[in-house]
Amino acid sequence: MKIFYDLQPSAVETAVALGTFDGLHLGHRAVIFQTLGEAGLTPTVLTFSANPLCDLGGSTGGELMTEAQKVRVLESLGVEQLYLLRFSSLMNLSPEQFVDEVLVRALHAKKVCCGFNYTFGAGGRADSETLRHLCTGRGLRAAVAPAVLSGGETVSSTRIRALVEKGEVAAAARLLGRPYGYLSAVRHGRQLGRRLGTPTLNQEIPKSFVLPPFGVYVSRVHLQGSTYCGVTNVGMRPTVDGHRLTAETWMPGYTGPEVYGETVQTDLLQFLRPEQKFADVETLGRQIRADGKQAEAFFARRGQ
Ligand SMILES: Cc1cc2nc3c(=O)[nH]c(=O)nc-3n(C[C@H](O)[C@H](O)[C@H](O)COP(=O)(O)O)c2cc1C
Ligand SMILES: Nc1ncnc2c1ncn2[C@@H]1O[C@H](COP(=O)(O)OP(=O)(O)OP(=O)(O)O)[C@@H](O)[C@H]1O
Repeated sequence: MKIFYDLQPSAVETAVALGTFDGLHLGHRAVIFQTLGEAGLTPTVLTFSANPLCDLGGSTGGELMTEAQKVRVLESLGVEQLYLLRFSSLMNLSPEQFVDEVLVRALHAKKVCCGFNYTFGAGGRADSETLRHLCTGRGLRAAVAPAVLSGGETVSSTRIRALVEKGEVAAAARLLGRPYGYLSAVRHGRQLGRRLGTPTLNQEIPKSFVLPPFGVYVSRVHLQGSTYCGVTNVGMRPTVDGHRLTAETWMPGYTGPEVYGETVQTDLLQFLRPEQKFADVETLGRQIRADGKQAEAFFARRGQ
């Protein structure tokens, strides 16, 4: 996938999907799918390198994916070009300027795709119907995806962030179309896990992320081309006086060499229990093994 960090003209004609796309959830996918399979048009996504709310001085309260994850998922969906722009570079354009200068002149768009609730142009004053009108007037096709719902409510990044914050990672996964997870380097720990017989992968959850409640989760680890059943503690490790938020994963069935420095994707599949302060590390060790058994039972039930 070709990535542009500014409005360099596209060398090819495009079908473009528009939006912030944090999480690339089911609603986002419906918009992006409209760019695929159009003869002579290259599937392209125009989005932002930081959430627009951050550029406006606010905060999303945490994001559902990093830029690196977004790139991986977009690539897997079949997107061939990605424009990752600063929101501040577009936010003062009028709706007409956005269509003429960005979509027509730079992106060579022939088809423009967005969702039913898309807004754009200075102050977010234009909506998907205005986009459709401006596009048709210029000979571009416009495709507006109807709302993708789950449980009768619109799927949105905001709704998914709230589920993750409540620890409802399984419900979040249903709306995301994949589990909530993080991609980050494996760091050295204090080797206590190894002494307890439960060596762990220590990872930091990216600082920009929305955080689930501290606790233990069934997880899935993508390591060296395979996936492993894991059990992950997200928290401060009160039993061993930890003072930094870490995510530590024990993979009960993993017998390969130690993993350090590698960048690993860990997905949280199901909340198991809150993090606790145990009387001693032996009791903690027994609990970690019990957590591991629960995780294996979960995987066996899911058939993987
Ligand atoms: C499945 C699992 C559950 C854990 N649960 C707790 C817990 O409830 N309380 C706690 O203080 N630490 C918990 N931990 C963290 C351990 O304290 C930590 O893995 C151990 O100290 C090893 O740290 P090290 O990797 O730095 O050697 C858990 C770790 C795992 C893998
Ligand atoms: N549930 C949905 N169904 C169809 N299209 C959607 C849905 N949610 C978002 N879209 C479309 O996807 C694109 C990206 O939207 P955006 O990133 O604002 O998503 P969002 O989930 O609504 O975010 P937030 O909750 O942070 O406002 C836009 O074109 C938007 O209209």
